[in-house]
Amino acid sequence: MRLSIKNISKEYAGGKLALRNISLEQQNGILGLLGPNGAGKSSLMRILATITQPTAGSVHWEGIDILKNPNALRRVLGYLPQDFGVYPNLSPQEFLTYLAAIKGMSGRATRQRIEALLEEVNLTEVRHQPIRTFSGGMRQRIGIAQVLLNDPRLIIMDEPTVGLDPEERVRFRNLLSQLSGERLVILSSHIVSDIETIASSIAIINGGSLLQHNYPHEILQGVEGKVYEALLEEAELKDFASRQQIIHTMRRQGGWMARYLNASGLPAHSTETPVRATLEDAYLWQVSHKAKASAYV
Ligand SMILES: Nc1ncnc2c1ncn2[C@@H]1O[C@H](COP(=O)(O)OP(=O)(O)OP(=O)(O)O)[C@@H](O)[C@H]1O
Repeated sequence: MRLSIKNISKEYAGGKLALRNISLEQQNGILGLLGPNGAGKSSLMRILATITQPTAGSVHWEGIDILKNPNALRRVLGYLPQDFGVYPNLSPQEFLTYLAAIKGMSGRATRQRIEALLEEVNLTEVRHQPIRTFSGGMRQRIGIAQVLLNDPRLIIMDEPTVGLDPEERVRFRNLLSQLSGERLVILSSHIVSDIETIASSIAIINGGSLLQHNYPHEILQGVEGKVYEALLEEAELKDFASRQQIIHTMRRQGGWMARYLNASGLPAHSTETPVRATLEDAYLWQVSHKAKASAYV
């Protein structure tokens, strides 16, 4: 499987530039699209799912230009949009049977497939209940099941973990890990922990631009040895924050524990302690501080 995105830009009516000259290549595996709200993740995914066209650039799937020949990709695509709608009066079983029919699937094998999928997303017990009685997380699980109906080669899921509780998230991650193999899975999130354990590569997007596309360990390497914590007094915090790239702060008795990036080689505070860098540090470094930080790195 091979997806090749070249110089994609998207400008919406009204002049909003949602994507700026994005290029990336991806083969089998799980690509995590990471970026804050409004970064352009959905815009990129809608283009890849052939729902919208870019303003400029090209997308090739297995060497085929999907902007000119979208059906080649649609046949092997499973897509979960962010605003996935379900028919409230249908049960999960009826809904999946209906979608399968639309995709031209029927018969015993399809019934077995639906049964197995309902089991995978933990909806077997409620498979005959109307969807209108379901929580957001349960509806999202139906959305995940419908993506997998036709055993797709390219799976695109826009914020699939929204509404899932911690247990469901783990289950979903396990399901995805089992799925990969001869497939390309693209999923977006603004939550690092949803992606870091399963993604074979991560693309960080902000303001419509691709900041980085790399293996998780390579992204992590960018901040390794630069993350510290220090205990600050209340009165120090404002001045410290103006000088340092703070990742986050936590209240402590009599002050604040600040986690920050320091690439200067000089201690930024008398209580400075090095800590192990995480992918979240690297992500926050990229999306919120890179421009400022690059001035002294
Ligand atoms: N149909 C549209 N018309 C005009 N502007 C749009 C349209 N769709 C998205 N945008 C704008 O394009 C930018 C990128 O939006 P997009 O939905 O792709 O981001 P995102 O990273 O998916 O964010 P979120 O997680 O909040 O959905 C935003 O500023 C958004 O307001």
